[in-house]
Amino acid sequence: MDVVWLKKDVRLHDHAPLSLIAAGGNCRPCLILYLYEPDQLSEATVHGSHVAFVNEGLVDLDLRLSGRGGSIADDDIDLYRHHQFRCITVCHAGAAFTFREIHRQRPIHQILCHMETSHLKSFARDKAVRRWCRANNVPIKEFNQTGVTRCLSNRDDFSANFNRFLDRPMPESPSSDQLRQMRRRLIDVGGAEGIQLHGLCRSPMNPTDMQEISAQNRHDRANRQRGGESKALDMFQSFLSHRGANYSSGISSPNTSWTTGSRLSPYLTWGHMSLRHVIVHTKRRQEELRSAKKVSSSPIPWLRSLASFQSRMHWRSHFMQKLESQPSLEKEDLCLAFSKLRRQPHDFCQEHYDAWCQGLTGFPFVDACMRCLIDCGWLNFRMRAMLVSFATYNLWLDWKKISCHLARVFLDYEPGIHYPQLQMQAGTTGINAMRVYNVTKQGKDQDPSGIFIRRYIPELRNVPDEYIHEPYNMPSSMQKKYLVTIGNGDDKVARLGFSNLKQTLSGVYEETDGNNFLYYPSPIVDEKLTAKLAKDKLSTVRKQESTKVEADQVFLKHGSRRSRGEDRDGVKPKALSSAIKRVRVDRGQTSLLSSWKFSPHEQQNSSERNEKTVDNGVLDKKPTAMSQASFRTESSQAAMTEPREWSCKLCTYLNEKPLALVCSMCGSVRQ
Ligand SMILES: Cc1cc2nc3c(=O)[nH]c(=O)nc-3n(C[C@H](O)[C@H](O)[C@H](O)COP(=O)(O)OP(=O)(O)OC[C@H]3O[C@@H](n4cnc5c(N)ncnc54)[C@H](O)[C@@H]3O)c2cc1C
Repeated sequence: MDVVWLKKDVRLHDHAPLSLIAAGGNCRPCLILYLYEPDQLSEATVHGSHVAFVNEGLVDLDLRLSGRGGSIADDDIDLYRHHQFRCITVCHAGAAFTFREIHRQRPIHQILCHMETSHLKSFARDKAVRRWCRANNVPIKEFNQTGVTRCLSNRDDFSANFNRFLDRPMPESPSSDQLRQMRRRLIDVGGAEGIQLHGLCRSPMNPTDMQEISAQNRHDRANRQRGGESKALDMFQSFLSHRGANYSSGISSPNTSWTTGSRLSPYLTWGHMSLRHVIVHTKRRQEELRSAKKVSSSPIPWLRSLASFQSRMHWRSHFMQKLESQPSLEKEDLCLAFSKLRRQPHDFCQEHYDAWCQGLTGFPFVDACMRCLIDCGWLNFRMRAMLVSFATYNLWLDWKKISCHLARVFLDYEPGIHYPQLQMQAGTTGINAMRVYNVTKQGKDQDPSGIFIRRYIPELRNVPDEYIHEPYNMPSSMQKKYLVTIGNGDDKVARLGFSNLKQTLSGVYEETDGNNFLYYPSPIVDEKLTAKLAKDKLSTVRKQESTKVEADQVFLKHGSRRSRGEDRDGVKPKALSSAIKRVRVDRGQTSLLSSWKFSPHEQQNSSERNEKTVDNGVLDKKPTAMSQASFRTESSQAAMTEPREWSCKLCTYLNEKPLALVCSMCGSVRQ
């Protein structure tokens, strides 16, 4: 029997494992398996909204596989809840455990799935499954769906590998005839004659029944996007046909980005849509517009917008590659020189953290952004960056302390983007410019008349425009007139106690005498002062020689190799100038040399070559050809002595036979 193991790839299009099974030349029985894995669900980053979104994807795919596909109405909650799975076998059980159970009852011929770049627990789970497969002689074939390269030894190769991934034809979606044939080969699970599996779910499991998720995180978000491949395709279609025209000009403001942004992120995260599908179809649309441009000049904003959108799609894999190459960055600073910052005994303030998490900091724009996330699970890039900047600079909170809360409120939580972005915004990568947002100015720029603020902070609804960004400046006579109380140092809220704040997100408070009043807190910190203090602390570390040495190594391992235009790390190259200048003046390049492990003779030669490179004014800290060759020889020697898996350069399949000379997936010669 063949098993297709669905993970973050619940869709029919661009799905190599499903296409292979449906094409089914071998006519073996098959099983399409999805698991609610207790060990993965117990991660502190999991939220009920994630599970509910995945469930919608499962229902949609099951309907498609059973030939009854089509868009489901958003409010058809009953269908999502009570759908009976026909084609997908869903179990609430661990992965290795379930494969063992299946194999015991009916031998597995092969497992087909997609590669995953995710948090450390999923990495551990994948290793356990691979170990089980090896021990039981069950081949597991992992297909690439993100363009990320496993075991990438040199960051310079990332782009070429990624382009090769994009150039490969997408697998054909199964035809209705193939699906019909496949349905006949699906094995019976749970029936009198079929195999019996622990934790079998006939219908989607309600997140509120998942004991692994902590009780306060099991609920759903009322206004989140609906999941499923059909919804994803509709969303993408509306972006390419009309919403995307003003993408470039509209994505910075939270008022416009909801419409002009693609809002594909949750679909890409949970695999209801593939990255390659988006890139390929956007390219087609760009070609169409370019042809139209020959007859009229109108498509210019469209072309600019789609070029910018395409580059973000590439950033996605660029960032995910960082986590793939260094899984520890989920837990550790990318540049270890920053590891003592924000981790001194009195750095963490619980009250600040609680106020930030609940949108009660007294900074209206910050609070509106957080409450928007709590309400619908989505926010545009700039506002996410601003929330992190406020937490890590103004409130001096450690990025590790805020990461789980953000992961839970992001419906599109993708570890490969999340951790590198968090660290970049918190200033702990060593290779990115320090970015401290002035949150009041951001509010005035992006939401001048306070539309977004009023939407999410009902207590400020009546406040006039001139005070909407700084309500604490309102004289008390005006507060009375507009029926709102703005906190002062002696806060009523403080008297009510922080636990009460949780129940008062609507802004309505009840006093002991029974009177209701609208209340909004005063700012919990002095914005300018805290920003200055934070910048000073960070600059001190940045200026140290040892930090520069470490930062060089981070750049070599993870930095974008782009030299023109906007950098993929989200900053203009100018912002990287300190790192680049450093490369120019660091004539000895001792830091780099140590990482390339030269012999003394090579070291001397290479220093000479590097000096020449500096004189030639080459910007990037690229290792010389010889150093690379030396490094490669060393790594391949290491690979020979220490058996390990290797990734095919052509198809990216992860080969398990360490000494194999050809790829067992595509048959190409190992490079
Ligand atoms: C602190 C922080 C954490 C973030 N965490 C996540 C996360 O967990 N998951 C996530 O998908 N995005 C994350 N982002 C990136 C970005 O904010 C979202 O991808 C974007 O807001 C999603 O909206 P969209 O689909 O309309 O994006 P669009 O602007 O339409 O972009 C299209 C796609 O490109 C990718 N993309 C866009 N911007 C970036 C970026 N800066 N880096 C990498 N990929 C990008 C996303 O897959 C996105 O769906 C984070 C940003 C920050 C600052």
